Amino acid sequence: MYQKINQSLYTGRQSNKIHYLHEKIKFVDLDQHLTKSIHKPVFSILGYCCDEGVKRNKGRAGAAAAPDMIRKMISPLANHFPDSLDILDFGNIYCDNKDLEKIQTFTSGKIQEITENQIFNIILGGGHDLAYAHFNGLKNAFPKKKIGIINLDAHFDLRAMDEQGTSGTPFYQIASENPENFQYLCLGIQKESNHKELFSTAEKFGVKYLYNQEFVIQNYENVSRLVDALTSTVDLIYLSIDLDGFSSAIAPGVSAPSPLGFQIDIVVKVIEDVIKSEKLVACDIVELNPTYDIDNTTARLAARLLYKIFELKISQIQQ
Ligand SMILES: N=CN[C@@H](CCC(=O)O)C(=O)O
Ligand SMILES: [Mn+2]
Ligand SMILES: [Mn+2]
Repeated sequence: MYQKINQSLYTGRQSNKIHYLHEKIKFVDLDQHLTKSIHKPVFSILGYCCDEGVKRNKGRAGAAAAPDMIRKMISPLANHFPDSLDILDFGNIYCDNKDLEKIQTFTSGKIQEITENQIFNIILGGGHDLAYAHFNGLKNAFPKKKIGIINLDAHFDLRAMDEQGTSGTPFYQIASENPENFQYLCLGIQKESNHKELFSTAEKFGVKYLYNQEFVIQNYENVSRLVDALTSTVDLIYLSIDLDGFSSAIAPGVSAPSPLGFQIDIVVKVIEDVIKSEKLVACDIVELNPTYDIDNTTARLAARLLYKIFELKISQIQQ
């Protein structure tokens, strides 16, 4: 189910001066006891190579290949990160035998372990079923903390779970299992992509949301007010970025593209605000589907967002 990273994914110019991220990133076996490998502040990535949730949700398969494609796009980026900080790649978790529940439980355990080691980790999906695993890992790592969720997405992903979880059910699962502690803000909701019952479910669970046409830079003041309202009432924030919420002109490589999706500028502003709150403990970027990508546009976007988040978090640590 777990594999250490294949180093050949990371290629690019050789500077011998660590000018590029493929020269900076270190590969760590997640099966080793983590604290042995860690001597400095650490940021890391972990791949969730699973599209079983997307398949169960009747979507287009392919997200399992996303983490390695994002790594390829991270690889040649210029390294401006300090030597005093390590960036680790913990490798990939794979979904064997269509057993989504097993991979989610395994992933939660690994997230808990990474988080308890004070590592700031970004998980690369995979389908959005990752969110259920991610939240549970955080909940176990911080049992006494109130964890708020900010999801940038075209979809609520609040589909009722009939028998099995899918990529469309993660926040319903979280809400049902944590009725007293469900703080969920969803930005970029598209009316055309969420049926009426999903809006009723959102209301029932007290979900706060903005439509795609409201999630624009011209409306930044209101966006920022909603983000602040959430961050000020919780202890910690888990940020989930579903690439299918972006305009399909920007992010074509997803299972469910959004011609009227959001733009990059407002997403960057939200990332800045969330990091400024000093409560961001976890982040994932999900739903890339390399099969439908065009010149790796969506994978490159994922890589740049990851870079931006690391950069902002690091400058906060250094202040
Ligand atoms: N994680 C994605 N969830 C969406 C997919 C929509 C679609 O496939 O059209 C959802 O279930 O609503
Ligand atoms: Mn989603
Ligand atoms: Mn979505």
